[in-house]
Amino acid sequence: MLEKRTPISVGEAVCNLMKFASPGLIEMVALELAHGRYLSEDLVADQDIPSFDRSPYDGFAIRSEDAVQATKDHPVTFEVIGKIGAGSVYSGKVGPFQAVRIMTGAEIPKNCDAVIMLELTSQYEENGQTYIDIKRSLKHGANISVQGEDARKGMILAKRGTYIHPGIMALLATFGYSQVPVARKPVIGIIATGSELLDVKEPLVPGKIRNSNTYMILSQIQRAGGEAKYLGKLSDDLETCYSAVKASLNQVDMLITTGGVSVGDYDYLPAIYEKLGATVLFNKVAMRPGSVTTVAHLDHKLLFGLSGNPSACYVGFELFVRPIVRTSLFNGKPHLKKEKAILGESFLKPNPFTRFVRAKLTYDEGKLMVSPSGFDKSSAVSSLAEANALIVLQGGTRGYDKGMYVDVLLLEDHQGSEWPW
Ligand SMILES: Nc1nc2c(c(=O)[nH]1)N[C@H]1C(S)=C(S)[C@@H](COP(=O)(O)OP(=O)(O)OC[C@H]3O[C@@H](n4cnc5c(N)ncnc54)[C@H](O)[C@@H]3O)O[C@H]1N2
Ligand code: MOO
Repeated sequence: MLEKRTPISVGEAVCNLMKFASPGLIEMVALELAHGRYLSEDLVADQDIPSFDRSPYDGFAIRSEDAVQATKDHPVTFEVIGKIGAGSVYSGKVGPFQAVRIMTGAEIPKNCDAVIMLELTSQYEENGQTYIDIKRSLKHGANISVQGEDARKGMILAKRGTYIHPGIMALLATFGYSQVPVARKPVIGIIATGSELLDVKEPLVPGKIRNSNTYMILSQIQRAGGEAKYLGKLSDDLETCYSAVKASLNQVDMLITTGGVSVGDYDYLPAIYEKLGATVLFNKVAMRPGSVTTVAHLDHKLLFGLSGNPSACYVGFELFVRPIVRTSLFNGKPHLKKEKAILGESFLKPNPFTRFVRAKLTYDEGKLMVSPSGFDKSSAVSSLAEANALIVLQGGTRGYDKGMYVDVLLLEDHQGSEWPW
């Protein structure tokens, strides 16, 4: 007699699973290779930015008190006593009615407290000496980028777990991180099961299909921030699959298999878990696609049994594998980010289980719009091409009309969300 599986809610499944989520290890990477990684420490300013008062303009540094009387009709004349470019420091003393030619980014000379832009002065030479006329008064501090105006020493500029994007790269470089402390990528093995599977380069023959899940998951792992390890594809044979799964566990932090988790005669994953002595956390979730998603653990290593059906496999990864990966990358918001969007077309199918519709999210005149991205079946691959979101339709509902607000989960967002959504 076949074992009857009892579906649990997505929320319950996530909660059971997240008990096994833990932060991972740390490593150092060269700054040039840090893009796309996750910070393993808070990024704290160890100095003020800028670290000295500097000029935001090409012009002349002066003492503002000398220009108090300057007007269009009564310009005040300054003697130009020197010149400084960015990177240089003016070491001389600037006296009354003296000015120093200064370039953008150069440090303000000690006695000066204002800068006048080059184009607001008139310059002339007399007996080999350069003079400028200033026709307006300047306030103390005028046109000076003051030390610490951008960031103050001690400020936290990015939290541990932050995704390293170009802006973070700029800050890391600013604070001198030639080596960056990042979360080590968890190594995730992928095994595809199914006697019908061909390698990508093989020609199609009757009854066979190409193994697309492996490459889809590989890319999902990379998008989540992990390191994918391709462990091949296997025919539906219990002993072969058991040996491969067992052997792979020494090489990876977690393992994903696809296919073989349902109730078919060749669905061997449940038997493999039993033979390994793994504890099954759940093997039926009240969701569609991906109801057969199974998760087990063995010695605190997670084994994800994702569906063979591509869309079901895709959704299973995003809901269950992603938060585990992101937690290991120190991300405090490891789940897909949730938003509300307006449904661009009606979706009238009944939803006995919570449905995650692969969807395309767009902005239309400032409004967030969402529509299914194509054929909605768990076996579909075509709808994945344009999917950048999942529409969430709660179980026990039906009939979502165009124009209604629906929940959407963002697939390409680096920030993520806390649980519960
Ligand atoms: N009697 C029942 N049959 C099925 C049930 C059920 O409850 N009772 N559940 C159905 C649901 S829902 C799903 S989803 C699938 C899940 O099946 P498996 O996860 O065990 O996957 P397979 O049977 O191995 O394959 C399903 C489908 O996917 C194709 N496939 C498999 N691997 C790949 C791959 N690497 N790349 C691309 N496509 C792949 C495979 O050829 C099948 O067409 O079970 C239902 N059946
Ligand atoms: O797991 Mo299936 O995808 O519910 O159709």
